[in-house]
Amino acid sequence: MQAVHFGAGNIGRGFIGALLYQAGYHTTFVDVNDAVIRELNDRGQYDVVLAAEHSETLTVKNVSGINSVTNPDDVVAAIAGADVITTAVGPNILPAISELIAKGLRERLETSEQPLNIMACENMVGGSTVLRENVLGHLSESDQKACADLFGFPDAAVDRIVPNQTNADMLQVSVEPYYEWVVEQTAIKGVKPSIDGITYVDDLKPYIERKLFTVNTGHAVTAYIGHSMGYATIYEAMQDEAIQATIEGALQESGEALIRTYGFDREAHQDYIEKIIKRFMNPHISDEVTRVGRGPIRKLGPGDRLIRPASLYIDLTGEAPVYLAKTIATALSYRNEDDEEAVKLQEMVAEQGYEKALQSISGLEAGHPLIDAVMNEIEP
Ligand SMILES: NC(=O)C1=CN([C@@H]2O[C@H](COP(=O)(O)OP(=O)(O)OC[C@H]3O[C@@H](n4cnc5c(N)ncnc54)[C@H](O)[C@@H]3O)[C@@H](O)[C@H]2O)C=CC1
Ligand SMILES: O=P(O)(O)OC[C@H]1O[C@](O)(CO)[C@@H](O)[C@@H]1O
Repeated sequence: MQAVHFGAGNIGRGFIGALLYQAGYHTTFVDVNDAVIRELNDRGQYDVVLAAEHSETLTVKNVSGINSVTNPDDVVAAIAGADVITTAVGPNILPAISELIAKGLRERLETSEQPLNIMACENMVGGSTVLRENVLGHLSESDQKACADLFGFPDAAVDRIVPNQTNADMLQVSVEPYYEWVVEQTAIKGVKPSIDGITYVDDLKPYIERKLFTVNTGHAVTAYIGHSMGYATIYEAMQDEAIQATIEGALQESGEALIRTYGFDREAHQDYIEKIIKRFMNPHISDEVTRVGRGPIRKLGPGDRLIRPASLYIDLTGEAPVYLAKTIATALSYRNEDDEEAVKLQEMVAEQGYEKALQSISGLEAGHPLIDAVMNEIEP
């Protein structure tokens, strides 16, 4: 069985690639990083190390790579013959890979009648749906119709902390032992890919929002508040009791919004929160706050981990969140010269002021109670 995976980075190699191998697939990684692609082709395998007290190593075999910049035709051929396609490139990159995927699917229409599923494994709500819209935009009306019949784009939620890392072996990747991969089965075309570790569900929304507004919200709190207090890693920031209290407070607020929206059991949700906080404290992982805080404009977007739970909290309780507002205020001041979005954010703040910058990034209208709560944190 053949898998084509876009993005041979941390999640690509450390999570999706590992599960595809264990499910019996040969995985062709597609990436723009030539050094990684060469190494994958030279060695045909790499190691995934579990970051735990008793660490274990899984050697992922049956892998190869294609550089999509220098060999786009090979990517098209690989898609034409694939049994499943996955991506982990980052939400902002999905539009950039959509044209090549469209070409591959068009080629496939000429040579096969086999259904195919394309799963975007990104930290966002509706990632595969966004990819699908972008792919269809590159196809003629008749190809769009044929593609809609044969090709599924089931949305997915993926959860595994894989920090940035520099290892002597450039392909080796160290990952936390925990993982969760949930896929919306109602959008599958043909037979569901049989991959141990995937949980198929009918409605993904509660799963992706629970994950994004707990794991990623809590991580964003740690990253932005931790960075503002001078901590370099999530582990260091998590030792600070004031930060722990802010995370706990923010996750109670997002938890309230989630419980009231989806009817999650209160006790079970509290257990989920506690498990996640323990994961952030894993001493075997060194995760930079700048990785977790990367892309602050995306992270302050309307549907993302800070604005959406905070505005849901207001809608459902009638009160303004305290801890989420504090985190949004801190995120607005996030400075990192190596992060394009952080630079752009500070330019926006300098030109428009905090309030207008927040409005335009978050999509909240002027006078929204969340804007007031955040501004109250910035200028009490
Ligand atoms: N690292 C983590 O702990 C987690 C990450 N995610 C999500 O997974 C996705 C990937 O994240 P990471 O693996 O951490 O990032 P990463 O930066 O390690 O990997 C992204 C890979 O995509 C490649 N890429 C960039 N442009 C490309 C293009 N046009 N075509 C093909 N490949 C391209 C990069 O060269 C890189 O190898 C993101 O959406 C992230 O939110 C989700 C859960 C956990
Ligand atoms: O990958 P993003 O969306 O930039 O955000 C980083 C977040 O994603 C994760 O990598 C995995 O869920 C977390 O470690 C962190 O909360």
